[in-house]
Formats: sequence, C-alpha cells, structure tokens
Amino acid sequence: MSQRKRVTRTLLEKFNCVPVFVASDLRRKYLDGFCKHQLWPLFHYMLPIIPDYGERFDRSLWQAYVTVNVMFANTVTEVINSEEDYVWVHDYHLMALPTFIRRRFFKVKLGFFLHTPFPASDIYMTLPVREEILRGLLNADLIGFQTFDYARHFLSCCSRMLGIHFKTQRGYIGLDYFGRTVGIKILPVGIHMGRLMDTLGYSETQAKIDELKTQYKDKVIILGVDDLDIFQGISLKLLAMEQLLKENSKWRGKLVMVQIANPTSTQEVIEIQDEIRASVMHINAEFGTEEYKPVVLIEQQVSHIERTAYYTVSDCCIVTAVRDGLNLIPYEYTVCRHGSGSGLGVSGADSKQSTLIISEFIGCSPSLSGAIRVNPWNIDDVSGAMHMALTMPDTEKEMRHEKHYKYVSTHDIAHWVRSFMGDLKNGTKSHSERRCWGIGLGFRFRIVALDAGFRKLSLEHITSAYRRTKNRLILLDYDGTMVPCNSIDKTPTLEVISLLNALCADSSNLVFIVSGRSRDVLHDWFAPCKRLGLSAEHGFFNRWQQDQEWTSSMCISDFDWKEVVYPVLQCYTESTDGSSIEAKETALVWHYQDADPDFGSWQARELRVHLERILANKPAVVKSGHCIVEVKPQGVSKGTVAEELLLSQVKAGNPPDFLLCIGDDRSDEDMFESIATAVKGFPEASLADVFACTVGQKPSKAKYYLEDTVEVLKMLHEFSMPSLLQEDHEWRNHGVFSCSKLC
Ligand SMILES: O=P(O)(O)OC[C@H]1O[C@H](O[C@H]2O[C@H](CO)[C@@H](O)[C@H](O)[C@H]2O)[C@H](O)[C@@H](O)[C@@H]1O
Repeated sequence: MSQRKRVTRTLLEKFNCVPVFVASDLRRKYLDGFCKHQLWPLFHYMLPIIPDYGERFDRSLWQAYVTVNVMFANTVTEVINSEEDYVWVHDYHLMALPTFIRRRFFKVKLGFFLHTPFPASDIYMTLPVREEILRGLLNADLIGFQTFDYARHFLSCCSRMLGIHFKTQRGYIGLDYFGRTVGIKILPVGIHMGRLMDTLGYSETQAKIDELKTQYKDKVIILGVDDLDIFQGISLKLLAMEQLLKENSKWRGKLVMVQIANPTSTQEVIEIQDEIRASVMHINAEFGTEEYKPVVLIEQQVSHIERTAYYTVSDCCIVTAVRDGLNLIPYEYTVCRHGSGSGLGVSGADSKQSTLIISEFIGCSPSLSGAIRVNPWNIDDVSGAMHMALTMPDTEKEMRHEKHYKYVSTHDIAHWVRSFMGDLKNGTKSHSERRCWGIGLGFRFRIVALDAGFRKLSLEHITSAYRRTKNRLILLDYDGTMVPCNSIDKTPTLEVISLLNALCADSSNLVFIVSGRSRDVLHDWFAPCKRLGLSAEHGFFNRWQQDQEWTSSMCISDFDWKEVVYPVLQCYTESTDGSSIEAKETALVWHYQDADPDFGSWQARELRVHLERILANKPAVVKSGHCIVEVKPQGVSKGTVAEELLLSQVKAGNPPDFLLCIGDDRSDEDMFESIATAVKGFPEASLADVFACTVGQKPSKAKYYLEDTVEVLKMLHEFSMPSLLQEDHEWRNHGVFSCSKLC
C-alpha cells in the first residue's frame, strides 16, 4: 500500500479526517511563498517595503494559493452532504475556499474563522488581490475574528473597497451581500481544558515540576514561551529584563527569566536568533555569576509535559509580541497555575495565584482584564510591569488569577465551537427556503439569495403587462434609479430625456418623477419633457405637466426648526472634511458622499441621534438616504405622493390598470409601502398589474428588483419602443441613441 493510502486510511480511521495532498513544489509556492511570505507578514501589519522583510507580490504564488484552495474545495465536494453538513474553514491559508465551495453548493452552510490578526484597512489595501480575498470571505455565512479590532478592520475594508456597510441588530453584526446576510463573530479561541488537565495529572509532569522546583529553589521565575519569529518581541522582553536588573539590584541573584523559543522555519530566524543569543549572553555576563544565570534560553522544541511544568512553577508569565492573533500561552499558564492542588511555584506561594504581563497587540489581550497590559515597544513600561508583577501583594495576585481562571475555564475550546456553531446555525436557518442563483465570474462570483416573495423583475413579464394595459401610472425615482448614485454629473442624459418623452407621448401613461430634489432643479433638468409630472422635495411640491403651476397639498408654514437644525449641520460639516449642507425650500440635507466613508457614516449616525433629540417637539423628522441625512417636515413623504396620485385617478373613475413604482433608496420604501396599502384599500380599482420595484438587491418592501440603472433604462426602452417608432423620429434621426446602446 502506498504511503498516501496508508496516511489516508489512518486519518480516516483515527480522526475521521480526509487529507488534501499537495505536491512539494506547489506546497512551497503556496505555503512558504504566498501564505508565509506574503499574507502572514501583511496580516501582521508589515508592508514589504524592503524585500528581505516580506516578499513582494508574486502572481505565480497567488496562483498556487488559488490552486490549493481549489484542491480543498474538490475534497470537500467529495465528502460533503451539502444539505445537512456545516462547513467551517479555518485561517488565512484558505481565504479563497468559501468562493469555490459556494460555487458548487449555493445553499451550503459555511463558516470561516481567521486565527491571525486582520490588518488596518490602509495596510490591507496594499494587497494586489485584496478584492478577491474579501469577496472570497464574503461567500461564507459567518466570519469569525479574535478581537473587535480585527473585525472592525475587515468591516472597514468592506465599506471602503466594496461599498458594503454593516448593520447591527440586537447585538449582532451583519453585512448585506446580495440578499444574504454575512454574520460577523468576535470571539477569541479558547484552550482545550480537558487535555491540559490530563497533562497536569500525569506523573511525568509532576516529576518535571519537582525537578524544576529543585533546580530553581528560592528563585522567582518569570516565563516566556514564544515561537521564534519576528513578531514575538523576544528581544524587547530581554531589554526590559536587563533594565529591571539594572534598576533593581534586589532582583539580582533571585530573579530568573526562562525563555522558551520554539524553533520555526522562517528565513528571518537566524537574524533574530543571533540578536537574542547576544542579548542573553550580555545580561548573563553583566548580572550573572557561576551559579546564577538571570536568563535561561531554551532553543529547542519543548514537550507539552515540560511546558506544563514550566507554567506551573513560574510566578509570572510574560508575552511581549508586537503583533499576534491566536496566542494561547496566557490561558494555558493560568490553568496550570490553578493546577490540581497546592504547592505551586518555587517561591513558596501555596495559594492559587498568577501574574500575567501581556502585550496590547495580541488577540487574547482584551479578554484578560486582570493582566498587566503593556506596549512592548516601551521598555520602561515593560520593565515597570515586571517589577509590579513581582512585588504585587499575594491577595491581588489571587484576585487577578481568579478572574482569569473563571474566564479561561468557561471560555474554552468547546465553548468557542459551541458559540460559533450556534451563530452559524441561526444565521443559516432559512437557507433551504431561499431562492438562490450564482452570478459573476472568477472571484466576483457570489450568490444572489432572495426571500420567497422577492424576485427579479422579468422584462418579458412587465413588458407584456405594459402592452396589454391602457391606463398606466408610472412613478420613477430619479437619483440612483434613472442615474447611477456614483455619477458626478447627475443631469439627465439625452437618453433619459428621450425615454421619458417617449413614455409621456403615449396618452395611456401618467408619468411622474418622484424625487427628493428641489423643484428648481427638477424644472431645469426636465425642461425638455413637457408632459412629464414632477414631484419635488419628496412630494411637498407637485406639478402635473410643464404648463401647469406647482401645487402643494401640505399646509405647512412652520419651518422654525430650520434655525435649530442649520447650526448643528454646520458644526458637523466643519468637523467632517468633504461633507456639505444643501438647503432646500422645505428641507435641510447633510451630504457626506465625498467624506471618508467610515468617518462619514460614523458622523451620520451621531448626527441622526443628535437631531432626533433636539427635534423631539418640533414638526420635523430626520431621514437617512444614500450618503445623506435629511431633515424635512413631518408628514412629507414619497408615500403620500404615490397614494395621492393613485387616489386622484381612482376618484376620477379612471383607476390605473398598470402601476409601476420604482426607486432605490429608503425614501422610496415609503412609496412601496403606501402602494401596497392603497391597492388593498381599493379593490374596486381593479389594479391588475402592480409592479413595486427596488433598484439593487437589498431588503425591501418592493416585490421586485432590478440590478441597476442600466436595467431600469433598458426596461423603459422596451416600453417606449412602439411610441418611438411612431412618434419620436426626431431623436432617432439625430442618432441620440440606438437600440444596440440600450440593449
Ligand atoms: O429620495 P431621492 O429622490 O432619492 O433623493 C434623495 C436626495 O437626492 C439628492 O442627493 C443625492 O445626490 C447627491 C448629489 O449627487 C449625493 O451627494 C447624495 O448622496 C444623493 O443622495 C439631493 O441632493 C437630496 O436633496 C435628495 O434628498
């Protein structure tokens, strides 16, 4: 039997595992190349400015990364029961895997957990395949991070690079990604309590503990356990030890730092090793004697039993990593110090106590609130922390220990798995009922998931309804519906004007632009559209066609609230670079489209709360829209306009047999809602065909959606075809638009 077969069989029989075999050349490129030399340093916040420290981007290594991720996807495909099983992908080695799995199983229940840090967005954004990786992760249903900071960085990347913003609900964070909610989970990994307790109980462990107690009799031990890599900050720790001995002679001859440095395979190891060895020699020469070595450096792999014994006898454990995601050393130390009985340590303390000094930059730092947290770069700070830990009263050591032990023992690995899986199960509960289909090529692949009642508006369906009906009401939002939100020039294009004119030319149509824009702007923009109805400032002003007057059904004259609101908006504008105020006749709008996206949303949230507080007793409301916060009179909404237009037709005994209402933003949701209510309220109106349609896929009160403004125009073009052929020769003769351009 070949070695591969033997390994496969053993893994299956003993661990219920299926391996993925990666040939050595591919593995070198994938693991040593892309994972270790490109992703790993970058995810630890290191830019490859000097090629020796972090390799420059090499596309062939990325290709190897993708190949191996595909191999994992193939193996998963072979073993999975996609309807029942949950798939949980781990760590930065497999960030493209969710895309490949999702491609094959649209409804698979898929989680991902990142064990490393996730860097700040300005670091992450330097990665040439930044979007591919983000989109890969977003194909999971739940993405886990060790700390809030890492999650915050990821969310910031999604908002800056993909324009996807998170929402929070009842303590949970989620990102809307094409109809799916991708959950964000923040939970540091725990330790395996059972395994550690077993090791503590072994007689070999006790023998080693006894041996160490004899070896370090009457000494105080401060312990460091680190991998030998550039981020562990061992040299910084040694500098702090040197300073402590220099400034506090009482520790000379008494304090020993045992530093276990697990060998690793990175290129930089030799350089770090030389520095550490030189530092240890220097401290030992300066402060040591024949019998006393202040620093004991252990540079070989230490067994689990030995490490457990070292933890047990050490008075303090210190981690000074400059960046580290998953670091379980402080947790293991705490549990070993709790031990199974008395007689801990070599310095005579019998009670359960421990002291921890930990870097602010490691994943478990936020969860260990009783630890002395340090900035490892500040040598004074670290040496001061060592002194504090060693001189702390026993009662305080006990209290801090108790606090940590309670946390570590209840937040163990089993708790971590339960909690993650619980959220994954909850978040994927309705997967089977949803209608899903895949779109996008390569890494742009994603699933579009829709609730049972929500569907894409079929061009064929609506066009056939349009053709067979004779009395149509068409309500069109403007920004984000007729022109893309991100276009600089929002003036209607000739194509839009032409389409609107073609629709208005049909006497069976009543067409209205229902917008938040001011009446002056709408008047100027739509000057070529004589028969187009305009509804400005969310329906405050309405004009049925160009030769008629603007009217308002609102009897509102109290705009005093503007005097209170304006100074507040000014304040936010001054403090938010790129933001501006728009003063309309009836409303005030704070725009932040040109501000930093994160800061803008952050300020907008704050502004809303601020405004809602000061407007509590005023006749005005605060509404959010695409990059805007708007204050407008109470009772003014696009919903009211839609209802009024519909009602006026019903009252005239002319109820529409075709109703299309389309818009992209939150203000348009009011239209969808009031149409749904109105239709139910007028059964006599016999509205045969009602099409409430949102632009872009998102939770909506509309029943239908179209992807973008291009699809909206394409649909209007279909409607206007007969009119165009008959009546609008002028545009066609001037070649303003052609069929091929629109289709
Ligand atoms: O409710 P709508 O009809 O969609 O109108 C909402 C607002 O539209 C305008 O703002 C939009 O365009 C701005 C300039 O391009 C852009 O900065 C903003 O993000 C968009 O929302 C208008 O200026 C507002 O008064 C309307 O309320």
